[in-house]
Amino acid sequence: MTVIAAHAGLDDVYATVVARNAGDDEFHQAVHEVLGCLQPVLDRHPEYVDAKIVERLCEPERQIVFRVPWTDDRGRIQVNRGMRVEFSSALGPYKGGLRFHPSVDLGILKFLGFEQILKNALTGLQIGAGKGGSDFDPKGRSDAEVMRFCQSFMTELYRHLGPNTDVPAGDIGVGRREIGYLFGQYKRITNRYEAGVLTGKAPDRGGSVLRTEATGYGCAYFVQEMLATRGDSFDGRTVVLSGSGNVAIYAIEKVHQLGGRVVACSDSTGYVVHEKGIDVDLLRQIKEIQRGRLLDYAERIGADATYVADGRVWDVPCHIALPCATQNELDEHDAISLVDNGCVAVGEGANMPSTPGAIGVFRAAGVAFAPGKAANAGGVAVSALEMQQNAVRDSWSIERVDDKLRAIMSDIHARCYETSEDYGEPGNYVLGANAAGFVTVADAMLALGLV
Ligand SMILES: NC(=O)c1ccc[n+]([C@@H]2O[C@H](COP(=O)([O-])OP(=O)(O)OC[C@H]3O[C@@H](n4cnc5c(N)ncnc54)[C@H](O)[C@@H]3O)[C@@H](O)[C@H]2O)c1
Repeated sequence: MTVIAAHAGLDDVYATVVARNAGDDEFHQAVHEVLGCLQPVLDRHPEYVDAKIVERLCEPERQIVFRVPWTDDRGRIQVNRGMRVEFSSALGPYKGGLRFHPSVDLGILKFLGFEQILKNALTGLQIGAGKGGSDFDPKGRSDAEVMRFCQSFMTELYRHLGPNTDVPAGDIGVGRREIGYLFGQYKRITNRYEAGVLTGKAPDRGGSVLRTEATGYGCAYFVQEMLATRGDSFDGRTVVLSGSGNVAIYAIEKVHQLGGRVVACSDSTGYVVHEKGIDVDLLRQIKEIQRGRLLDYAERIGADATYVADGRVWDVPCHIALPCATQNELDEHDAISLVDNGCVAVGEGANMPSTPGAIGVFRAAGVAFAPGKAANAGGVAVSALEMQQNAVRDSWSIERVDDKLRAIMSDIHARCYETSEDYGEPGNYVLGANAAGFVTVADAMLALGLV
């Protein structure tokens, strides 16, 4: 049987993705990276080629686009666009966050949903993949406006959700407050208290302890494992990270617990350097409670902290870098600056924060590099643990969830490392994560037949 010849070839699959999704640059980038790792996997598994697994994986199962009308505090009508890309349900209900940010469009959500397929597969838990959100900008909006927006958003989206169908969580611009409003409206419309329909809820209202911390903590755990393969650790090391949101704050907290010192972090307006180590309690208060800026942090610290407007946080010398803000925020130039300043390890807390050029620089310089789909999987993993707790109406202790999170991150690290070895490139975590995640989903798709 001429299985390989019958296959269009990965280049042709990629060309189809580009043609079908014109202008969706981030989606093209994410697909390109994954397909770039798959040839040796397909060589070993001609059955995947025959079943057109790659072609099927690159096309979302369903895409939902809807109007979100709402009224602002001055009584004016506003109209946003809501979206949900239900990418793959081969391993379980669609699972992935909601992002509220002006840059959100279908292309961004396809990239995030596609990454989510392999990430969720790596956790070893029964979760499919999706991603959603809106071009709504929560910045500067009152609580009441955010609530009205969330209620209108859910009034349309609820019909596509369910604890066994599609279970969103938070992402940029969507935290516990938004999840609370979204869940309240779902409950009201459906007349069902289905806690498992959303994750990231407050622990006293059906949420899991440590869900808020999970992505940042998990990223630090993964990097700790990666450093250990090189006889290194966080202990006494200088760390620089980007962002100062959910992922960044808890990555800082865990790095400090593991003996490292985070000396700089950023937001969309600039970065702050605090050589004694970022004061995570103050940062949390400014960002989570006051919803303020990093400039406020620098002003509160005084002479020990320096605020740099519009600069590149990657110019600050460090041993370990953790990009935790957004996609393509660390480019080739930044990577060169990091390497020149002695950086030896990079762990992606955000999704696809490093450009392909930057990853090339890291690989050439022998920097240990942990891609986001492996290093930031702790968030979705604890979301799946939240679903488990909701299913049996139970709440686990911090110790129990933390033990499970550590074990999951350690397993993901081991799977990525062993897979990279298996394919002859030990320590290439990009290859390891893509190949290991892909095989898990591909086997499930084969077992389920052509659906
Ligand atoms: N929240 C989760 O559980 C989770 C899980 C996995 C991955 N992620 C990814 O982590 C990243 C951050 O998500 P989050 O939940 O922390 O969001 P968040 O909204 O809490 O924080 C985002 C942070 O990034 C900063 N930022 C945005 N654009 C920036 C830019 N261009 N330069 C510098 N800083 C910038 C913002 O000021 C903010 O501090 C995203 O890529 C997200 O997809 C989040």
